[in-house]
Amino acid sequence: MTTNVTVTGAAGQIGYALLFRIASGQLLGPDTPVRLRLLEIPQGVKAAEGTAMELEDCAFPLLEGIDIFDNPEQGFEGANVALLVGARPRAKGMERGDLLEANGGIFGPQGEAINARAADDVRVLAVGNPANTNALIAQQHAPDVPAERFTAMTRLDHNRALSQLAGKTGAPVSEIKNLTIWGNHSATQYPDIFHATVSGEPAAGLVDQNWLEDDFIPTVAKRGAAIIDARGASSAASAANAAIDHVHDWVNGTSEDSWTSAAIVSDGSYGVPEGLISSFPVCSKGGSWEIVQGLEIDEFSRGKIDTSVHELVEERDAVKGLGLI
Ligand SMILES: NC(=O)c1ccc[n+]([C@@H]2O[C@H](COP(=O)([O-])OP(=O)(O)OC[C@H]3O[C@@H](n4cnc5c(N)ncnc54)[C@H](O)[C@@H]3O)[C@@H](O)[C@H]2O)c1
Ligand SMILES: O=C(O)C[C@H](O)C(=O)O
Repeated sequence: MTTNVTVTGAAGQIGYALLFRIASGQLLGPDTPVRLRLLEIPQGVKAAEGTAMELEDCAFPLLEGIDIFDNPEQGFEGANVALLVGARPRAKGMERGDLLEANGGIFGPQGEAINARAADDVRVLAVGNPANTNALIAQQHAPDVPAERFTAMTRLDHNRALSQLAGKTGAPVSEIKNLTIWGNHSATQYPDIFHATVSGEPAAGLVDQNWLEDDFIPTVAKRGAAIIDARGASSAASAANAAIDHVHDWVNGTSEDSWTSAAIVSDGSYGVPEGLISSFPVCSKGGSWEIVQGLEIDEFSRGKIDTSVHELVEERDAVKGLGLI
C-alpha cells in the first residue's frame, strides 16, 4: 500500500538531502511506494517546486506522486509519516533553546492539523529545533493521536557517538552495540557508553574516564555547533540520514543485537517525568518504540541524565509560560 509521507520545510537544506532518499525507498524499504506531501511557507513553495521537478527527473520507481502545500491542514491530509523539519536553524553563537519561541509557534498549529487530518497510524518525527520540546508542543495539540506517535530526533547524536567511539577504539562502527543518548537534543545530552560493547568487550574498559569526560561527551554534545562553525550552516545530510534511520527502524524494527536512541514520550522510566519527550535506549518491535528496561545507572550517569532532563522540564515550563502548550 502507498505510504503518504509529509515533509515540512521541504525546500530547506535538510529537505534537499532527505527527499531523494525517501523517494528511493530508503525510508520505508524497497517494497513500499510513497507519495510525498511537501509543506512549506508561501515563500518556500517555488523552491519546493524546483525540488519536486528534480525528484520527477530521477524517475524513482517507488515515487507515486508529489504534492506541495503551504497550508498545514492540506499538508498533513492522510499522512502516515510526518517529518517535522521546517523551522529556523540556529546561527553561530545561539543555543537550540534560543529558538524556543521562534519555532514553538510553528508546532502547535501543525499538531492540530495532524490531529485533524493525518491517517490513524500517523508516526511523527520532530527534527526542527528545539526538537524534543517542539515534538511535545505538537503532541499536546493532537489529543486524538496516541502520544507515543510523537517522537524527536536524537539519532544524529547516537550516530555521532558511534563514530567517535569507533574512531577511538579502532573498531568498525558495526562492532559497537548498545550506546545510549539520554535526555535532550542539546548540549546537555548524555551519550552513555556504560552499557555499550565494542566487539563484545565492555566499551568503558577500553577508554579512560578522562577521554570520556573531556573529549567524548563534549564532542558529541557540541557537534552541532562545531558543524555550524565549520560549514557556516547547520548539519543537513547527516541530519537527513538520521531521520531516515529513525523512521526506518521505527517501521521495520531494530536489529536483535543492539538498541538505538530516540526521544519518545516518557512513561516515567529511569526517573524521567512522565509525558516529557526525552531520549532513551530504545528498541522497535511490531512498529512501536519500547524503552529498554532494567539498566543499572551509576552515580555519574544519574547526574548527567538528571541535568539534561531538568533542562527539558525547564523548556516545557517555558513553553507553558508562553502559552504554547
Ligand atoms: N534534531 C536534529 O538532530 C537536527 C539536526 C540538524 C538540524 N536540525 C534542525 O532542523 C531544522 C531545519 O534545518 P534546515 O537546515 O533544513 O533549515 P533551512 O533553513 O535550510 O530550512 C528550513 C525550511 O523550513 C521552512 N519553514 C519554516 N517555517 C515553516 C513552516 N511553518 N512550515 C513549513 N516549512 C517551514 C523554511 O521556509 C525553509 O525552507 C532547524 O530547526 C535545525 O536546527 C535538527
Ligand atoms: O546544532 C544545531 O543547531 C543543528 C542540529 O541540531 C545538530 O545537532 O547538528
